Amino acid sequence: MSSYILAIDQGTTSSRAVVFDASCGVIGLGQQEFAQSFPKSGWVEHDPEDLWRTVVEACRYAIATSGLSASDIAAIGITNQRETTIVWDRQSGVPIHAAIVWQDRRTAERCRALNDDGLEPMVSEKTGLLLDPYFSATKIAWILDNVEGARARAKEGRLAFGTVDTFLLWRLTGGRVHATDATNASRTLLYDIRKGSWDDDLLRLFDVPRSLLPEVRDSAADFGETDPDLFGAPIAIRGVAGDQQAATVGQACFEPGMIKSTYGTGCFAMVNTGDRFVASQNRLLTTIAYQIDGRPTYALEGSIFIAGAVVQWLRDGLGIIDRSEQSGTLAAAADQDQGVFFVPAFTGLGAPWWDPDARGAIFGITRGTTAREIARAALESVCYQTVDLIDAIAKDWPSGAPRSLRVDGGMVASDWTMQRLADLLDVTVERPVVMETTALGAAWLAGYRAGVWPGQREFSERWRLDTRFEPSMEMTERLDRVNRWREAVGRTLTAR
Ligand SMILES: Nc1ncnc2c1ncn2[C@@H]1O[C@H](COP(=O)(O)OP(=O)(O)O)[C@@H](O)[C@H]1O
Ligand SMILES: O=P(O)(O)OC[C@H](O)CO
Repeated sequence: MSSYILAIDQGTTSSRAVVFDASCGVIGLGQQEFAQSFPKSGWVEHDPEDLWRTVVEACRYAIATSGLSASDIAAIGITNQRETTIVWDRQSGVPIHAAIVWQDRRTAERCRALNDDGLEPMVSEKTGLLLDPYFSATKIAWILDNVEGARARAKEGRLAFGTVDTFLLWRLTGGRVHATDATNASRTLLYDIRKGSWDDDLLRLFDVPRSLLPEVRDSAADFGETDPDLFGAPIAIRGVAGDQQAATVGQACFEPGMIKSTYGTGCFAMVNTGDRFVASQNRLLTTIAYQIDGRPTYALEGSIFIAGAVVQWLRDGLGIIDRSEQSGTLAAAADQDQGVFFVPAFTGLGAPWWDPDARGAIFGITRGTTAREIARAALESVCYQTVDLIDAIAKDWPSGAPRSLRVDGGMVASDWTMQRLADLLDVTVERPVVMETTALGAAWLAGYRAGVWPGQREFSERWRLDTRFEPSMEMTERLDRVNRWREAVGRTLTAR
């Protein structure tokens, strides 16, 4: 049997498909961006048909550029933007509403009401999450309550819910498989991550009928095979994981205490906590990192909503750069002495603040402030937000602050940002050779399940360093800057 694996990485801004060979080398790559829709303040939607179309096109392109045909590929691994919610008609496979994206805040009021009723401790105890519009449950209920006739159709069992992995699985298998994996289930607010099952109390609380839900499988498991018409031959799907979890696997963070941080649209830091459910005292999330052979491995996660998205805003909103990579050049030319601080709370603030109503602000602008200082403050905001996450992780996790941080995601291409990150964190930042870490993690899950890729230890030994960024900022300067960042955040938070 061949050992080529096709990984599908359906992200927030683009769909990618990567063909890996047995030594984890990339031999084929396809990528397609798609439209983002912001219908109201704090709302973010995708067209599910765009997600589907771009995935299929990216896969076809990746297979073609690899020089292989579908029958040469041993298995597919799927990884996806998490929490994003799609509800579709089981008969036609057609979504009844746009995908409500993880960043979307339209259910903030509902979450606040549940919070005011004192329900967060119960919800956190079961799910490891918080009552925030980020997660899927209130998004599902919103669709059922706002699409005419949807509740009745749901009651009759005619509708299906899925996060993006589930929707893609449904489409790829021609409607034969309605399933997800434990990592994606763990982001819905409906799944008890200690018991490993959908929870009736939570289903009642969020008013979501059980008939909508997919079956939950391991992350390395059999998920059916693709419709032969799609790629010319059926391909078995053997791995599924949320993208942050897949990056944790792709960075080979298999040991408790190992930590990675991914910089895509948002930034997500995850520390492996082994078989322990560690309840955060610092408003981090407890989640499933991966589930193999029926055994969940847990993680603590810090989630921030805006990382690379701030660079997109410099490009598409302000128009001060044409391409993302110009942000680092601008920042490097900025006046170091201007104390400009940018809190990019475009869709509220995530960990550790969890303020869905906060909106972005830039502080310290003077007549001398130019696009350079704004770009610098934008890139630095991603570093400061990581400082807040790592501080919270260090308080929750017994071994304290990490000495090094493995990074990945589109934004880590920026050397300027990575050096600044090392400086402001006072931690060594390690960027791997394989930057397609998320896809690699999904590929490993599928390849391992298919029996054509090695086990965890051998896979870990293949991790290779590209660049190490060593911290070089004086402690007094670092603490002063972090304090000023926190003042800026304090002025952005809404009083509740
Ligand atoms: N050289 C760069 N400097 C700064 N940001 C970058 C650079 N290259 C890409 N990015 C940012 O990385 C993000 C894309 O990363 P990716 O991991 O593909 O995200 P996602 O999975 O969320 O779609 C974009 O928001 C983009 O602005
Ligand atoms: O698509 P990304 O890489 O921005 O990741 C999105 C996260 O999965 C949201 O939880």
